[in-house]
Amino acid sequence: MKDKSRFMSESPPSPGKFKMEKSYVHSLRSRASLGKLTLWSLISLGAILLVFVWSQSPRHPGRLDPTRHYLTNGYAWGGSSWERRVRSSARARPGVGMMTVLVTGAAGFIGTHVSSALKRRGDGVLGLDNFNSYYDPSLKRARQALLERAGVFVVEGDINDEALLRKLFEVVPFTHVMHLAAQAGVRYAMENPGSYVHSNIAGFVNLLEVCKSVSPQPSIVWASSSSVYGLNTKVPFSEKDRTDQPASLYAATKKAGEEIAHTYNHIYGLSLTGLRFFTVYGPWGRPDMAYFFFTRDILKGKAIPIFEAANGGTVARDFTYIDDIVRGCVAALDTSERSTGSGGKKKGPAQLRLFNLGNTSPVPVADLVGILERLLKMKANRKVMTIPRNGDVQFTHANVSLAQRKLGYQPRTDLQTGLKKFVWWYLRFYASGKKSAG
Ligand SMILES: O=C(O)[C@H]1O[C@H](OP(=O)(O)OP(=O)(O)OC[C@H]2O[C@@H](n3ccc(=O)[nH]c3=O)[C@H](O)[C@@H]2O)[C@H](O)[C@@H](O)[C@H]1O
Repeated sequence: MKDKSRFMSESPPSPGKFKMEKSYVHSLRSRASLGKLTLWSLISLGAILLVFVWSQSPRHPGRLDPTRHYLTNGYAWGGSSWERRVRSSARARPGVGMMTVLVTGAAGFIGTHVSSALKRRGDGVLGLDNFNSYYDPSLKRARQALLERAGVFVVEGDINDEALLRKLFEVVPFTHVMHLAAQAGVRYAMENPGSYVHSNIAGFVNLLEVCKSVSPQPSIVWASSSSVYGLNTKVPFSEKDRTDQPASLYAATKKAGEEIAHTYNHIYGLSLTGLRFFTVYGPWGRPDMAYFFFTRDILKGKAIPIFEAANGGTVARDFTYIDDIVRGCVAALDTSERSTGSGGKKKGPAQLRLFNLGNTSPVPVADLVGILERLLKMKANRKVMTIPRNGDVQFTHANVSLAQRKLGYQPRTDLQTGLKKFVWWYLRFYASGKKSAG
């Protein structure tokens, strides 16, 4: 039995040996060609799959869906399933939600927090963001994922894309726009001035053009900045103080935004509320801001440049915690009155407001570093230097009494408490080692 089985499996019997060998060789050949055939089939199947996946990609210009728009930078929007997502995200929870809000800059720091807060309480929210690479877009993608889990769809597109904005208003009659998309950062304005004009002026005007022409017109709340106080030395800064001495192009574009808002309110009856944010910080923050990259660099043992005024004076900021800012934004939306125009024509006077949203207690930058050292349990490698001529101002300090009266705004978080929450988030977010803070 043993021999027979060996024979059957390994060598042909001696009688009829030739015949047996031929069929054995034949069987080997057919096995080989079957193998080749399988291999080629797999290769062909793989190629077909690749072509299919590529053709379905939004970046593939030849995809045959005439209702979708393909832009050179790779965005795609439109089509029935896209519209369904837009509608569903913007639907307020029945019986609870009051507003249908388009949040521009939704994958940004403040945009993410405001979008989540609105969605949580039942309002309909649709995000819009161009995911530009001013800072690490993977952080924006992580915020987008957070929003997706909360039920907020973030449309990928630019506020300068008029056709997209019109489409969004055609699909959803937004009652409110929370306009937070902007080119942020004071110092970067010297490197890339055009990006500030593009987003903060051209983009804002494009948005207002669309808002003024739709019916019903939405009410708009938008992000101005503490930087509009510029070289103003009267403290604390009040909304009544002069704002005609911007120290940076960033500040100048935000100030221009305030004047542009006035014009659209005056001519078209758009309800507009500008919020002057004071150095907002917290979890999911912006890596270009000092508290964020100081944390990263303290952990890396890198030098921390701490600015001081030319006369050795203290440089300080009215650092404001994100949760306080979110409450201010939501209150601004809740108290905003309806726009009065329709079809591009004003029907009566409309609301026009400006508010400081700050913390009301400035902290020297050196003290910020001290708090971070304690929280991180590491000494910073401090390099004190004279503030470069890069648009930074020496001091900010908000008077928030107007926001207190009209919005019920009351900042609750001191810098120590807020930074503790930021550091906790930072260490967890970057803990895996897979993500890098740059
Ligand atoms: O309120 C605003 O409207 C703006 O706030 C924020 O600007 P700033 O207040 O300038 O914040 P941020 O850069 O974090 O510098 C903080 C402090 O660190 C000092 N600073 C900065 C860098 C450095 O290397 N060293 C240093 O001492 C620096 O001199 C400053 O005193 C937003 O970025 C901006 O988009 C806008 O929203």
